[in-house]
Amino acid sequence: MKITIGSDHGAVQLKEEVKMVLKEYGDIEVTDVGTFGTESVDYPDIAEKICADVVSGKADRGIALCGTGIGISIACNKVKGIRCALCNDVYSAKMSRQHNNANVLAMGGRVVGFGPAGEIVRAWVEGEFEGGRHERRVNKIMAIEQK
Ligand SMILES: O=C[C@H](O)[C@H](O)[C@H](O)COP(=O)(O)O
Repeated sequence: MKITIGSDHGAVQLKEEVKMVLKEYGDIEVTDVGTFGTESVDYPDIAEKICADVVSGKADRGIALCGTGIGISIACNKVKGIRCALCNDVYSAKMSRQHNNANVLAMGGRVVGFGPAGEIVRAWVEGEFEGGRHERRVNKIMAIEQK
């Protein structure tokens, strides 16, 4: 699996923790689109880079981080083809894959601790879309983009 990850200055440390968790799998190719320091940056710019990789197929999925996860998830969900789920708990992360086929995971570096974040990432990486009635609903979500 290929995952593009990015954060604003509010989640740079969390980004490094998440990358370590992804590395444990051994077969996940990670692209980090920044930011790489503590200097203030604007999360919509990071969201665009992550989502460009996902919609182009360069990445299978994306992980988007900011201080709360809220701003970057809002920005990601403006991009056609993106279903970004803000998950600061394991259950939501699991459901975002099983029911919503979320292709981008968002978390907040000022909200979630490193330990729980690792569990959230594992649940999301390993979660599989169930299809069935959920496919019908996801298709309806995507149809909204065409209106
Ligand atoms: O939803 C937005 C994110 O939480 C940002 O990380 C946050 O707004 C950045 O705030 P500041 O510029 O005060 O660090």
